[in-house]
Amino acid sequence: MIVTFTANPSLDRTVALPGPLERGEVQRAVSVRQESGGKGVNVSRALVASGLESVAVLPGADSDPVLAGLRETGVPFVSLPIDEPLRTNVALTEPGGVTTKINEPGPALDADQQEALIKLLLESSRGASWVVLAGSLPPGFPADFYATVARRIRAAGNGSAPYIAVDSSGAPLAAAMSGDGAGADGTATGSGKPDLLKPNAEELAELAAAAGFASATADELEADPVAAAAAAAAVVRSGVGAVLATLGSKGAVLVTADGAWLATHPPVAAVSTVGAGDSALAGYLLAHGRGAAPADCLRQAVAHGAAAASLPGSTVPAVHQTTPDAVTITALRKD
Ligand SMILES: Nc1ncnc2c1ncn2[C@@H]1O[C@H](COP(=O)(O)OP(=O)(O)O)[C@@H](O)[C@H]1O
Ligand SMILES: O=P(O)(O)OC[C@H]1O[C@](O)(COP(=O)(O)O)[C@@H](O)[C@@H]1O
Repeated sequence: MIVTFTANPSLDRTVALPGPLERGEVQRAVSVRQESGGKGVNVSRALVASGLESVAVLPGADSDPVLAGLRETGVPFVSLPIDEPLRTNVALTEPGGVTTKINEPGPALDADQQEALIKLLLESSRGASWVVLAGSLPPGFPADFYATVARRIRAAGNGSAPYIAVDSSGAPLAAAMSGDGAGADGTATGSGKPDLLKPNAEELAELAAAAGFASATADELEADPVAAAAAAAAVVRSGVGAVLATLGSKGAVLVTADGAWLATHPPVAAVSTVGAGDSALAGYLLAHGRGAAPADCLRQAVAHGAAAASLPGSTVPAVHQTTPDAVTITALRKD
């Protein structure tokens, strides 16, 4: 069973535009879709769509539309009731798939609510194979929240803790990489370093800089998978188990302690890239759960990502909608 944790879920509204986005002008939408979202929520949605067992842990009032959406689509969840409504994130898609996302900060949660969420996650993740800590942190959260949660999951697991994956951005992502967070008793014991990080090109550039790797821009990393693998290798050398770096239409690289690989998919007609990264992570976990070798986990990640990009809104694909056989894998040097 794979447990996902989304501290800052969202109602994703995807507005399809008839042409390129025109700043400062009035444009009429062609269509609007609304889905329950947030990074961990999307990973759970994608896993459940393929028949896997997953539970999403998140805050939210019982009547919140995000929870209602999960109920409607049959995605199991455990929620911490809060008074404030969850946020709404808007994505504007242009013909051709160019996607502009506007993400709200989300409702602030105080220290008691943060602790209650951690307790809910610890209870829910007993016996899980993976715990996915994903997305931005709402206002009021310390940047080292994910590192703290990772330490506490491992402390509660008594040596048989689940693997931990993190997909975030900015300060929470950098702190997750360093693994420095408080343990259950407030002291920094045990490792908070994740088994898997899933940055996109921008996040990889931030991580590589924080790991002391020669600076590279997101565009440079996206255009050059060898440079992306070298940057990801610097992150792995810092003690992270593996890095799955997604590079938009250029595919993704996976770097572990044992090797580095690039996966590419033939071009797809992109419709909306919202949820493509989350679907890629779900594809990786799905293959990992089947006991696939690292390169084949990467293959399924890119197959899932490409399928998600070709679907509208934040629709996540089921495995039968993906084309892993179309993915090309190339072994890379990682140093
Ligand atoms: N325009 C696109 N065409 C084809 N595949 C895409 C496109 N955008 C994203 N993908 C797929 O989705 C994955 C994740 O996309 P990416 O943009 O890197 O992540 P994120 O959504 O986290 O920013 C990529 O590795 C790729 O497989
Ligand atoms: O928590 P953040 O970083 O604001 O991101 C949340 C947004 O990202 C998504 O999870 C989509 O993420 P990806 O496009 O990276 O897969 C949306 O569902 C959600 O609106």
